[in-house]
Amino acid sequence: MARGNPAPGAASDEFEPEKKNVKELRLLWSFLSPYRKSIFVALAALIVTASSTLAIPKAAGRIVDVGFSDGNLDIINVYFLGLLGIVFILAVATFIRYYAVTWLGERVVADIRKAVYNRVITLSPTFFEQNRSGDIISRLTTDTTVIQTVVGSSASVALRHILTFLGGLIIMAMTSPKLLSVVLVAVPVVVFPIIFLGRKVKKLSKQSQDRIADASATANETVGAVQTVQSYTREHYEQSRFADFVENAFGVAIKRTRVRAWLTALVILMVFGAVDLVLWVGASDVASGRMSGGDLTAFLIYAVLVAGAVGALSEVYGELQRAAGAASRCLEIIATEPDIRAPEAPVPLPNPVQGNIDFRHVVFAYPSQPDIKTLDNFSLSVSKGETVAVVGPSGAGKSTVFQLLQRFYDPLSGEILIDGVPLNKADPEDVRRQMSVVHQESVIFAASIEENIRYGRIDATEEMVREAARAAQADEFISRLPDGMETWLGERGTRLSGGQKQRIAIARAILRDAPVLLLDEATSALDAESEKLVQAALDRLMEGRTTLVIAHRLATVLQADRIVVMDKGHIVDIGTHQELQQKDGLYARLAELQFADMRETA
Ligand SMILES: Nc1ncnc2c1ncn2[C@@H]1O[C@H](COP(=O)(O)OP(=O)(O)OP(=O)(O)O)[C@@H](O)[C@H]1O
Repeated sequence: MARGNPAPGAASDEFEPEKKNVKELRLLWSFLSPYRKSIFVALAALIVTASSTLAIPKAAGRIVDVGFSDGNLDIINVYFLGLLGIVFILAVATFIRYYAVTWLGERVVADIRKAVYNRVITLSPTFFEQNRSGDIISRLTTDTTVIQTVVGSSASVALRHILTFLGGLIIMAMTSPKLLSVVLVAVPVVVFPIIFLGRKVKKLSKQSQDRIADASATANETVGAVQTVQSYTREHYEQSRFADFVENAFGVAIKRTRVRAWLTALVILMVFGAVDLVLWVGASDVASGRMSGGDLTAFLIYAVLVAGAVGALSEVYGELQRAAGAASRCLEIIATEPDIRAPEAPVPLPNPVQGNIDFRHVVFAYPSQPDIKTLDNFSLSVSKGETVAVVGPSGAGKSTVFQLLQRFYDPLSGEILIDGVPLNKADPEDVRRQMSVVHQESVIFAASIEENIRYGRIDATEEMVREAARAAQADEFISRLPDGMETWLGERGTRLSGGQKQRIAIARAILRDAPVLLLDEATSALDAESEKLVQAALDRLMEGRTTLVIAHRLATVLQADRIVVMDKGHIVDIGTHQELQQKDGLYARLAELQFADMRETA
């Protein structure tokens, strides 16, 4: 099958977070809103911590003015005890705030991960042609982690600093309006560069995430096909390709870091410069008796708190923006509707389904190549229980017929019916439930043999799984494995031979027990013994089912009730092996080439 190969970062570049800001917030809110109680607890704790923090300088100022000047030990004791009380409240509230906020972050991200995965797993093949799997996975991992940081910490840090900032300003105004006016002149000077550089950080963060996604997508692909890479001795090529991606990511990350470093340095310079100015003016006021030493002390601590809050806000601002980008990437997946959906009122398939299949004048082009008609006026009726072998040169459209029958795509025109019900009127799940598919490359999951077979039918009893393995001629080799059915198969079943994998896949299809069987015969040659076992397993699988088989073996075409010969999306001939062989057309030529075992058997 042809695969799209989008340019690096292409998939995610389409979605500019700037334009989706409002939606992004809505997305997060829809995930936060079920946890209103926790939000309330976190907010309450946050307000308590901010107020206690703000009370400390005031108390310190009072100690300076009252305690020191009178030299009264009792007053000192009361104030310090009071201070201890405030610190205690601060500690308890901080505990609650930290716990509640982190819990929220973890909870929301768990929910977002599930929502993204739940959507991804239902999307149509077109989506996966347009988005690389590495990019999709990075939304599940990297992007959700960024969101977690924000919900589970940055947002509360930001809120805490905003409260400190506002509360601090109010108390400062009450303490010394003159000194505050000095501070206020400094604020815009501090804030504008923050906003400007903050925007730049956001843009670079998005780019940086995309570049990392490029690198991991490449690694994902090549590690998955490491043997092919090594067979073609392309290690150096892949190394340098990967290095390019990584260096690219590094370059963008460093650019981002540079801007952030500027941002932080600028904030420090502005804020502490302003504090210095305030101290200067304040010290003159105390010296001339216009202000008490305690008030200046308190004011200064507030100024430091407010300055710290502004500085921290600028740090967090970048993070919030990064999360906005991440949220939009997650939202984008959650909002993607599968191309293939059940109609509002799906027509139920008969119960039980007989397995009559009808292709009527089907015209189809893949969405990525709308001008090329992969199937052109394709008509074929297959009756219940019939075995039809489909043969044709590579690219004739054989696999496409299977794709359409499982309704992974809809035809441009014409229709496909199962037991008289048009596929697009039925629920795709209902349609697919009637089919067992055995792929050319057996799909083996990193799980036990038992679980791999059970994938065909999750609720099967142990006995049913064993029976399916027996019917698929797999029981013997399984019993020879050290852990039998419980044997753990590595990723992609690398521990099994080709024939063994095929028999596991066949056992899975047998267990599924669907009325329609779609079989894409493996082209890879097996040794005679395995071939015999696989054939016996297939015979058992085809029994009593409507079978469409993309045939690569002579035994299969000989057994088929009819052979459909396809070329360039058309049916060019239909008949039995003998009939077609005599015509000396495309089939005879194909048979000569494809069925290597022909001369020996026929
Ligand atoms: N997802 C896709 N997007 C775009 N074009 C595709 C896609 N899958 C297949 N095609 C194209 O459609 C045509 C038919 O492909 P199909 O896989 O059905 O052929 P086939 O007869 O099964 O070939 P083979 O025996 O090599 O598997 C080919 O030209 C192929 O390049």
